[in-house]
Amino acid sequence: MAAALEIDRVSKTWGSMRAVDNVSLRIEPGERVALIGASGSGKSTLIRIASGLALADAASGGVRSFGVGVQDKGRLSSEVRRARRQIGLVFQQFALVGRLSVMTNVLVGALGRMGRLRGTFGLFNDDEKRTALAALAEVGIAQHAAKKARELSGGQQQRVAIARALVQGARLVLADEPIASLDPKSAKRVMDTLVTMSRDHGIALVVSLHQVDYATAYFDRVIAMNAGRVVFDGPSSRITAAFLTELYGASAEELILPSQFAVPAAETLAPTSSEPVS
Ligand SMILES: Nc1ncnc2c1ncn2[C@@H]1O[C@H](COP(=O)(O)OP(=O)(O)OP(=O)(O)O)[C@@H](O)[C@H]1O
Repeated sequence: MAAALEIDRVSKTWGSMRAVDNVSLRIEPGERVALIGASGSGKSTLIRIASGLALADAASGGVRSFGVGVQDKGRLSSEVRRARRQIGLVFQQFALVGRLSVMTNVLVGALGRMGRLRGTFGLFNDDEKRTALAALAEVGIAQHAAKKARELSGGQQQRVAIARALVQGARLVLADEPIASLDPKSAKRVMDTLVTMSRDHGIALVVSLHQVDYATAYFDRVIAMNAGRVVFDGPSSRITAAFLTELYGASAEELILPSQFAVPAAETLAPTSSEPVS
């Protein structure tokens, strides 16, 4: 079976700076992976390359998602639109249209499947509206559907972005530091929502995180980056404070919270839903 994400010998250079340095990795369908690393280690750049938002260097190999090309040798693939349709994105800065309703922001996820005319005028049909409401209910904010997106808290806005990925019918969600701007309670709620979404719908999930304690609490597999390279790819059980210090030296401090991996794990996950929304 084709990988949810296959990155093959990808590098990205800005001037003399190698932001991503010959990275190869494979994420299986339905797999959940944390991408950790100190600030500037290349996590965001790798996620942007994986989704086709940034081009890798011409000397790179390629990126494919479920067998569909995203980019190859520093050029977007001719099938990138099809690849993007199955990749949902969640960013640190929410990336919603604040003046539009929560419902409309979620319906944006359906645009990729709509004809040009209906899409241009935002003429969503009843089926699409029902799907959007079901997705909002699933992430626990259906009661806010009519509010403007900017009226929601950061954590709620992040859950709107997750609902949008559900409506999109994403098979792979890439979340770039989705909890970096949130207080601990909202951060935990967003992580619960992401993991529940992935588990209930079989969606592969890659989440970049500064906070290693969240990585070990929520993920079985961790990929660690340092200076653009993958320095570890393996079970999260190996990620201890001592191991991080071995990997990162003094900059490990940035990744280790005083809580020392104390985030409560699976038993506090949100209740599961057996009803796929798309
Ligand atoms: N558009 C850009 N132009 C020039 N340099 C860039 C650009 N984007 C990123 N970089 C550099 O590439 C390196 C990797 O940055 P990147 O944002 O991918 O790291 P990160 O691990 O996501 O960091 P953070 O956790 O702070 O978001 C950094 O040194 C950064 O300054």
